[in-house]
Amino acid sequence: MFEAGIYRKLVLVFLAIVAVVQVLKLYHIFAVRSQPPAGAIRDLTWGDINFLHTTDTHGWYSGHLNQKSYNANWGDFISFATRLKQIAAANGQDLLLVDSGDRHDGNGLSDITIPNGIASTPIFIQQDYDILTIGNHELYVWENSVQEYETVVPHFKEKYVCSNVEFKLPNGTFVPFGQKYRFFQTPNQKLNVLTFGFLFDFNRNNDGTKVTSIKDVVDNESWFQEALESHPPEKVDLIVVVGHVPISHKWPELFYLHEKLREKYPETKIQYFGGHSHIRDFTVFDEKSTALQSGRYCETVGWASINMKDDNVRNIRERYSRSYIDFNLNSFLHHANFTDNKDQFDTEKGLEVSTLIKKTRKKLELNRPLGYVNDNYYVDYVPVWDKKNIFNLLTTKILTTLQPENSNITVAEERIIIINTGSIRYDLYKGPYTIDTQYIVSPFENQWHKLSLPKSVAVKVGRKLNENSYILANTEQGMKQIDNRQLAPPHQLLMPYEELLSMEKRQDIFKYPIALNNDDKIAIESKHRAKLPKGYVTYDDFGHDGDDTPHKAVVNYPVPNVVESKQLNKSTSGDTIIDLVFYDFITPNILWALKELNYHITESSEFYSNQYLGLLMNEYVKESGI
Ligand SMILES: Nc1ccn([C@@H]2O[C@H](COP(=O)(O)O)[C@@H](O)[C@H]2O)c(=O)n1
Ligand SMILES: [Zn+2]
Ligand SMILES: [Zn+2]
Repeated sequence: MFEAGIYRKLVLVFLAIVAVVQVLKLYHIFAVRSQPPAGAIRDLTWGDINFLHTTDTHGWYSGHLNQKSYNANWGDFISFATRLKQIAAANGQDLLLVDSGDRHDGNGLSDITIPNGIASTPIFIQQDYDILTIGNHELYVWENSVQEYETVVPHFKEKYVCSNVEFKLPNGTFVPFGQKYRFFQTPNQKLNVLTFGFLFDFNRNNDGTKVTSIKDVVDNESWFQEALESHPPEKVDLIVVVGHVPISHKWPELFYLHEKLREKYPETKIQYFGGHSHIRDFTVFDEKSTALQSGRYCETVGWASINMKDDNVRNIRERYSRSYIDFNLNSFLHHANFTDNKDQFDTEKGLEVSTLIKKTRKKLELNRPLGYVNDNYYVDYVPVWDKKNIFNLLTTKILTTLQPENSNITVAEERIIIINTGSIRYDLYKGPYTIDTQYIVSPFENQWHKLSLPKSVAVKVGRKLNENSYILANTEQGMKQIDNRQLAPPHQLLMPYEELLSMEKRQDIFKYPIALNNDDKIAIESKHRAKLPKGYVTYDDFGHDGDDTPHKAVVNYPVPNVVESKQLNKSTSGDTIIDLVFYDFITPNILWALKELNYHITESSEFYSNQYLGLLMNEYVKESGI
């Protein structure tokens, strides 16, 4: 009896141990599985000279609060850059930080203040940039240009390089933002770098600023010729062009500049940095020149490196490298070699800036909920007609709530409201809707205008505007459609590098599918097995191994230039006069479309309402949730 009791107890203890071991095993398996797969992050390739590049940050300095892949904030980025500069110095290499502009419009932190940027600019300038330039979002509104001229330029001094945009002083003279060009030596290797900064041919700038096209500068401005003359090739190791210009092969501006630079510098290495079209991209200009574009909204830190030595024995892939670093702490720790001592990663300044961000967000009450979003609404992960598409939500539910505010106009029974899709900047995610959300989705405080038009004409305007691959030359709208490599399925883009070097053949990448080789198939299959996070899978001139974190590709559906909310009565005739309502920002496009449709308007558009999209969304979410 006694013995049997002990025996039973021993069995029970044994079973308990087995159970605990099993639980621990399961826990271990779970823990391991919930980590990114081992070796998931692709290492950076260092060269003699290395660059970290940002562009189109649009005020996202708090990081993406509800997206793990982009969870680092500006303070983390400052620590990261400092750690990489330390690595560079220790190895006798150089690391330069570059920014390509567009620092406003897209986030509560930058846009809730009047003027916008007052709270976010002091945060942005804490990063120790070596070269930076201006974007179009620093030029829409006069107050933003003043801020750039009076705060950002004096802070960075000669590091602010701007070759084709000028600021009007009170006495009427135009002066450059910063310097038109800069010649300097890198800190560690004393390499001689000649730098220019260019904005694309932008014409919606405020009257207190002037933009000269790249072509005009290169062809006609004497300072540019003099800059080249006074820096002969033998005295220049590297030319760096920081641009708020897309680097795509289909965007001619930088290629025009490149042709002119090559006339004077046939052998010099030239590195371009681009922006504006919000994509990850890397372009080979020629054997000794490449361009990097680093996405948008603090989702990406771009990396480029160049080997300056042994020039004749290296091919271009050995000379240049590029990476797109996901803007998250995991990636930063990995590349800075701090994964095993995370608690030592932050620098004092990095921590200070993180604290400043927290305090600023609190002061601005950016986290205060206004309502609740019950589902995700996407810009392009689903087609525009899908009920989870944000344009569908806006055109069917939110734009219908727009009320005219001008009592001096006649309001028709029927109307079409047109919005430029570029005015919607980001997905709307399930969860609390805060004032931050408003600026993230639609930051622009544009006015609504209206034209009275026969219905038969009004219904054709949207279609006309969408006929073009991008809205015509009189705005800068719609660049994203120009470069669709980011959207291409994997099988379209593998091509031996030699073939990429010929411009004619380069076009083939986009025209003809190319068979995957076995290694790629295996890589893609194993990615699927590993349940990778969804995100960017970038196809560029070097292939598709640039993203530091392998992602499961998301499908991006085409987005038209404009979408419409049609509030029409089927039984009225085409001659019925209706209201065509649109953002004043796209007035030139509307007028262009009407001209194309051979409709001559006799009156100019009238003010309709100040209730811009952000306000309409706020009201809607407060009333009923989305
Ligand atoms: N008042 C405004 C200003 C701009 N937009 C939209 O933004 C686009 C430009 O943004 P980037 O970041 O690409 O420079 C522009 O094409 C417009 O679509 C707007 O809607 N209202
Ligand atoms: Zn931008
Ligand atoms: Zn831009």
